[in-house]
Amino acid sequence: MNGGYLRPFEHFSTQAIHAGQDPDQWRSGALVPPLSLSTTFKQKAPGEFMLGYDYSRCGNPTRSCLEEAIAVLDGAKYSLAYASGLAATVNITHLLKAGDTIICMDDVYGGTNRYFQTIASEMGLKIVFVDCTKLKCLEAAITPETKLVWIETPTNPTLKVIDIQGCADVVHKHKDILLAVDNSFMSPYFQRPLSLGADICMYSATKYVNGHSDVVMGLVSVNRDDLYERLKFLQGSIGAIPSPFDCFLCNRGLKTLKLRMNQHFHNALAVGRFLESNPRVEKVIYPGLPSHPQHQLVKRQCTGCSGMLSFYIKGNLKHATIFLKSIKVFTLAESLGGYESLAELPAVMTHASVRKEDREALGISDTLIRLSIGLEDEEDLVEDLDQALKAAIPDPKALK
Ligand SMILES: Cc1ncc(COP(=O)(O)O)c(C=O)c1O
Ligand SMILES: N[C@@H](CCSC[C@H](N)C(=O)O)C(=O)O
Repeated sequence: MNGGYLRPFEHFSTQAIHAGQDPDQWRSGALVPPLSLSTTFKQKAPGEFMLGYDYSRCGNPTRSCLEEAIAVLDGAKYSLAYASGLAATVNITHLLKAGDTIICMDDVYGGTNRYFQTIASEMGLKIVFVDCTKLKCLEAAITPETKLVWIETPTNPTLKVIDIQGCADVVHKHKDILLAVDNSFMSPYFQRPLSLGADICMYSATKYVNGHSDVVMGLVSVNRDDLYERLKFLQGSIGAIPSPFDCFLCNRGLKTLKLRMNQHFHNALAVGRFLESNPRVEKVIYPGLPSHPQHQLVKRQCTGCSGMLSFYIKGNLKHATIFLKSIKVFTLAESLGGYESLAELPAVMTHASVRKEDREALGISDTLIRLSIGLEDEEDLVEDLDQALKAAIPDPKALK
C-alpha cells in the first residue's frame, strides 16, 4: 500500500479543484474565479464593507480564493498569501520583537539564511543555527529568549530530513515558542506540517504549489486564531502581497498539484536509480531512495517525495561545470518545482550567499549538483544526464 509511505491525504484533488472556488460567490456564477483587479471596494456606509473587502492590499477576492484553497489542502483553518516566499518569512519574523531569539536549522535555503543572518540580526533578533535533525541539539539550544524555531524539510540543497513531530514535541515543552516549517520542497500533497504539530507552515509557492515557473509567491498556513489575526494584520500593514494575477495563476496551478507531484516523484525515482548505478557519480541524495539515511522517517511523515534530488559528481568543479554546460533537456537555472527539469550548482548559484565555511561544513561543495526533476518523459531525462556525465568525465577510471 503506497510503498510504505504515510497514507495519501483524502480528497486532495477534489479539494484542490473546489475548495474556495464556489461559483455561487460571484454574481455571474463564473467557474474560474474572476481576476479582481480593483484596488478599492464600494462601502455600504463608512466602514461597512459589502463582502469584507475595503482596499486590495488588505484583502482581495482572487487572493481569498487561493488562500481558502491552500488552507484546506494544508488541513489548516487559515492561509495567507505574500509577494514571495521570502516576504512570507519576513512577515513571520515580524511576530517577534527585538531581544528574541530564532533557532534556525543550519541547512536552509541560502536566501533564508541571508535574511536571518544579515537583516533580521541587525534588527535586534538573535539567530542561532542548529542541526535540528538532532533533537537533542535543538533542545539544548533553547533559552528563555527563544521564540521561533525555523526548519525546512527536506533541506535545500542537501535534502536532510527533519522529524517535524519530534521538533514540535521539543518546542512545545516550552510556552510561547513557535515552530515554523518551510514546506516548499514537498507541497501540501506530500507533507502537512500542521498535522505533525507545527504552528506555521510556509511555502515559497514559486515552486511546486504554482508549479509553472511563472509566479513568485509565498504562502503561510496556521490553525491558531491569535496567530492568524496577527499575521493578517502584518500582511496588510507590511504590504508585501501578491498581485491578483499571480493569485489567479497560482490558484490555477494548484488544480493539477496531485498529478504533477506524482509524476515528479516517479521521474525522480527513475533518475535516482540511474545515478546511483553510474560510475561517474560519487553519491546520490534522494529522500525517496532506501539509501537516504532518513528514508524511514520520510515514509513516516510524508506521503511521497518530490522531484528534488542532489548528487555529488566525481572529480572537481571543472567536471561539474562541464556537466552543467552539457545538459540539453535539463536547463542550467536556479529555482525548482516547475514542470521543466532544472540543474544547478548550489555553491555558486542558489547558496552563494551562505558563508563559504558554513557551506563546506554542510556539504555544499563544488561537486554538489542539485536537480529539480520535471515532468518530461523519464527516458529523455536519464538519457540527457547520461550524455552530460559522459561529456564531463569521458573515462571515470582515469579520475584520481
Ligand atoms: C526552500 C525555500 N524557501 C524559501 C525560498 C524563498 O522563496 P521566494 O524565492 O519565493 O522568495 C526559496 C527559494 O527562493 C526556497 O528554495
Ligand atoms: N540569486 C537568488 C537565488 C535564488 S534561489 C531560488 C530558489 N530558492 C532555489 O533554491 O533555486 C538570490 O540571491 O536570492
